[in-house]
Amino acid sequence: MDQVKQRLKEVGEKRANVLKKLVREHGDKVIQEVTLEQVITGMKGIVALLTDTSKLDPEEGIRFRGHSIPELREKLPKMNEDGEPLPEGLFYLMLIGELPSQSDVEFISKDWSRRAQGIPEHVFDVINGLPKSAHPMIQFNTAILAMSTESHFRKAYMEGMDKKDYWDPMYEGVMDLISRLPVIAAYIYRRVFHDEKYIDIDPSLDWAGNMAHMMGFESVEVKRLMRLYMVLHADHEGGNVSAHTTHLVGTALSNPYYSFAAGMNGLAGPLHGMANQEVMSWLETMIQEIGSDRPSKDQIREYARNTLANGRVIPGYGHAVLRKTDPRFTEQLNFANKYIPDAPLIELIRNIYEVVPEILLATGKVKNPWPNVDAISGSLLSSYGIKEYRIYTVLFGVSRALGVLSSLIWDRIYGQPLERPTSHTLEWFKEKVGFKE
Ligand SMILES: CC(=O)SCCNC(=O)CCNC(=O)[C@H](O)C(C)(C)COP(=O)(O)OP(=O)(O)OC[C@H]1O[C@@H](n2cnc3c(N)ncnc32)[C@H](O)[C@@H]1OP(=O)(O)O
Ligand SMILES: O=C([O-])CC(=O)C(=O)O
Repeated sequence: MDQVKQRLKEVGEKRANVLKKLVREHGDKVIQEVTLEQVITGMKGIVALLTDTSKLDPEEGIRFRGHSIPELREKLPKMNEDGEPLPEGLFYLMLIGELPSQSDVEFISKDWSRRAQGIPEHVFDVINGLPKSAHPMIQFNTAILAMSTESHFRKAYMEGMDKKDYWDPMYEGVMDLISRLPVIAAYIYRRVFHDEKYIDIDPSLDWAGNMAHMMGFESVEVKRLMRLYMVLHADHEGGNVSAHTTHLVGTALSNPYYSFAAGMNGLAGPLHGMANQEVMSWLETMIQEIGSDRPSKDQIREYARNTLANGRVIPGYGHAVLRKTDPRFTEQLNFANKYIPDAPLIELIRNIYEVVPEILLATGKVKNPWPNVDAISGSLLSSYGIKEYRIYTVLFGVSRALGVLSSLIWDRIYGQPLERPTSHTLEWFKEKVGFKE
């Protein structure tokens, strides 16, 4: 058994026993009251999931296994001192619950680059069967489903494996799947935007460095950006659309490919991960309409007000849980201010940040007027030369695999049962609260 799986087995057995005892001894305790409004407005604030990998605080933002993003940038292993933490280390932290050693990270890097070379040919045939004009998320999700022919989990289930051991083939499938996503994403990128001139994996590189390399970017700077991007988008507790969907589908004992593809279909929605692409279209139209790539603050104000007047949302702003600026936005802005302070798109993002929150506040209904992760990620990628913004949600998806698939392994360790909440008709809700029309 490899060193990561061995450690997972040890911590997994302990925590699964604790959960069993907790439910046995306290299963009947009331932990929350729920209002009618909460149910009808997207179940916001309703505690309904067990997720260990990360926790979101409305004011402070995300913490991965208790560590904030600035802490992680100090504590996680890096390639070199002024570089960004390696996503492999964040994966280890989310999966095991402990900070990794350099050797753990090196092990995962090597393991993933070995596993990445095992993608069957039919997966590329399936991608090639789609028109190049199909959105990259269509191609990405189709490829993920096509890879499920390789599922260890499905095979073990069919062979009658004891359910207490399900976590083991789930771990194998997850490691295969994560290792292969950069290859698939880069293949789609080169297919759609670079005349099918594909670039082979470099087994000496780390996971995110390889992603940049296979997309055609060899500079130290883009590799550093890719490591940051892959860390920042990895997880956002259990209730967001991509995480919750992956978990939900997994509770039917669907294999990791089915579960993750389902989550990615949710990420492809414009109110979730696709907002990173929406922001770029919004900026592009702004620049076109105003006729300058350096619009004034007054021009931005007017454009934003028009967006609202047309009944549309301002992409990259607002959040279902956060009530302050997303620290993932701040980290990217700090990165841009440090390395590319004069990039026109970054200047535009800084100006939008100064004027948009007050416009959203003035609506009187937006609960969070501050920017989220998507408000800047595309402008940062674009400023480094990754300008084809239809690929951005795919990059988000590659990163999101780290968190939601670690959680999927834990779902099987905990033996989480089928998720099946209750629904009611409008009549039931009316009667419940004594409503008269
Ligand atoms: C990685 C991520 O998923 S981060 C989020 C990415 N999505 C975006 O950036 C899209 C723009 N933002 C939004 O649409 C929302 O803020 C969401 C989807 C993120 C959160 O939605 P909710 O939790 O329902 O937000 P909230 O409770 O503040 O909504 C209240 C009202 O304000 C509106 N509102 C919220 N954010 C915005 C915005 N950025 N622009 C305009 N209106 C907004 C809502 O549409 C809603 O209007 P309604 O009552 O007429 O339906
Ligand atoms: O938490 C959410 O609902 C959305 C989000 O920011 C993410 O999933 O990264």
